[in-house]
Amino acid sequence: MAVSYIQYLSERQSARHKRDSEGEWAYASNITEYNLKNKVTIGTQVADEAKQDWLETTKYHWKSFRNLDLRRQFKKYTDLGVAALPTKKFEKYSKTLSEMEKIYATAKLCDFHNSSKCDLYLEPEITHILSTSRDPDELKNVWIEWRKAIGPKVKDMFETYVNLVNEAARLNNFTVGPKVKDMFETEQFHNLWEQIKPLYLQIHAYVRNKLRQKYGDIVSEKGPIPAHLLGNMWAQTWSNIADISLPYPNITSPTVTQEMINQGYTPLKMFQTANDFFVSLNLTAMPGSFWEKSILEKPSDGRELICHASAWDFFDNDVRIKQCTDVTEEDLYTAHHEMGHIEYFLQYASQPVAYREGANSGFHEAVGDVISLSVSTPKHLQKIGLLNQTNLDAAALLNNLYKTGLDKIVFLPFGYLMDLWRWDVFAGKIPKSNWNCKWWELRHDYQGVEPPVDRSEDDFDPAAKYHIIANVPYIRYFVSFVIQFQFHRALCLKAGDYVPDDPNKPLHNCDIYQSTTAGNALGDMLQMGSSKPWPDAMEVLTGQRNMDASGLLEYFKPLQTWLEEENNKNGVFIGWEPTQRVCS
Ligand SMILES: C=C(C[SeH])C(=O)N1CCC[C@H]1C(=O)O
Ligand SMILES: [Zn+2]
Repeated sequence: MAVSYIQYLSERQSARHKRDSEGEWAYASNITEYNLKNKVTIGTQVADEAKQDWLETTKYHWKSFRNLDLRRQFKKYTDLGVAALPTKKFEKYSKTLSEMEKIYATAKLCDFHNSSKCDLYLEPEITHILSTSRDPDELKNVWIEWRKAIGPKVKDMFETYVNLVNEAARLNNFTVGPKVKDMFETEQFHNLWEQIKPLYLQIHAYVRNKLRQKYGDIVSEKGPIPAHLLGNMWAQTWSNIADISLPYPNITSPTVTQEMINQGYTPLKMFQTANDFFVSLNLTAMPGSFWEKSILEKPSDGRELICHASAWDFFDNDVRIKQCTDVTEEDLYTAHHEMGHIEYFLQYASQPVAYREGANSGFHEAVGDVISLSVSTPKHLQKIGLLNQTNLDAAALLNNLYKTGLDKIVFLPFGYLMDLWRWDVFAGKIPKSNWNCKWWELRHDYQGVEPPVDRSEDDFDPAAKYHIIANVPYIRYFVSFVIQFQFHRALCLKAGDYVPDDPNKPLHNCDIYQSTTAGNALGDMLQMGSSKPWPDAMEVLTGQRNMDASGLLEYFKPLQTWLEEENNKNGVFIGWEPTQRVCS
């Protein structure tokens, strides 16, 4: 009875998921009024059908089932999420979210050097300016104008969205909106951050000193770093300013981006390169549908679309990526990141529908990044012809490790504070009247960055980040940036390209390319989907049952030693004093 019911439910859920995904895809890949209405109509119908099924599902006393697997599947279906909202309120939720995404996706800025040219989108134009401009006035202008174009317009909509998400949470018997339902205890995050913070303080101090040398007094000696100078719209990763801060600046070789351009790389070739890596591990190649239906570069037909990179599982072996890919090293790693999602979809495709998801959401974000940890090594880049540097000596390796640290170490406080802010907003601990200044308090306390100009509650700077206006949880990335090093270490041991305490086989120079031993071990974990609690999945690959920072700290140990010596030698102030900026 219950077994046949869950089979029936899985089939209905699978058909609903496919219909809903098609509606979402049509809107995300072409923002028109018709596609918006179509998306909301389908989404509301799907939510109503899910509510109907939920009423039937909750009639089963699944909590008393002896069959643990059956109990686990039933449990997955008892949380309706926002579909728990009454039809009209769900419709309001869907429209509000779609409208915020449209404002974000269609925002355009005027060129700092040509005020009549006002067709600069976030991707690729504004992103390119943030990563390549070294003009602090231009960077400040773009930073301010982007926030002006989004925040004030969506602030009230965001309030509507928060209230509806909280109402849905109560209907699902949660106290407030999206709590992390991935079996994490939030104090785990605090403990992980405390372990990593000393390393972050070192790289933060080093970078501030380098920026001060380049830009002078607009970068204070002991204060937070102005956020517009860090190579990224949200200051979440700083590898775009590696060139002005490398430990050994005299080791010059064309950047990977320049090599890609010189060699005529296209977005398609970038994804073929990623596909080749997965296939080399004996994992599954992208199916025909992927190459037919994905959107791998920004369409040139004038349509407006949501450019933020995403991976989609329509079931029935129909998997797609939508990415407005730029020919850059950063986007090459994003291509691997997104293909990691697709590979996970393919690996757990034979699981029951309830288990066709990551062991936890951090796992899903980690797969592609684990591959990028191999791809980004100098020896791999040389192997695929994107680094023609002959000497891969210790200095070159340290430069590369530093650049990786500007992404991975730097990201962690941002990856943590995003949901610290959001969870407190949902819990009502941060009232709307304090949304923006609390955001900057967290940005100061965790990241040691500050805005380039004073801010106020007339601004709404969190909305400058896609995930806030698109209801995408973020702690998943913090988890991913920790566990990907545990996965990488386990895979490198299996591949034999890392030997603990062997200076010739350090973890940060490991490349698992073509290791079917490593690939099979990774596949074994991915095939589990969420059929077991995530510690079981982690144990299958790493032998560990907990998230811990030991992999990350071991990977960056040579960099931490160098930074401590360098900062000490230069008498650099570690940490940051209170900001002089005002938020009122
Ligand atoms: C690439 C994606 C799509 Se899942 C993404 O949103 N990421 C990847 C790293 C962190 C986060 C971001 O861009 O903020
Ligand atoms: Zn992702």
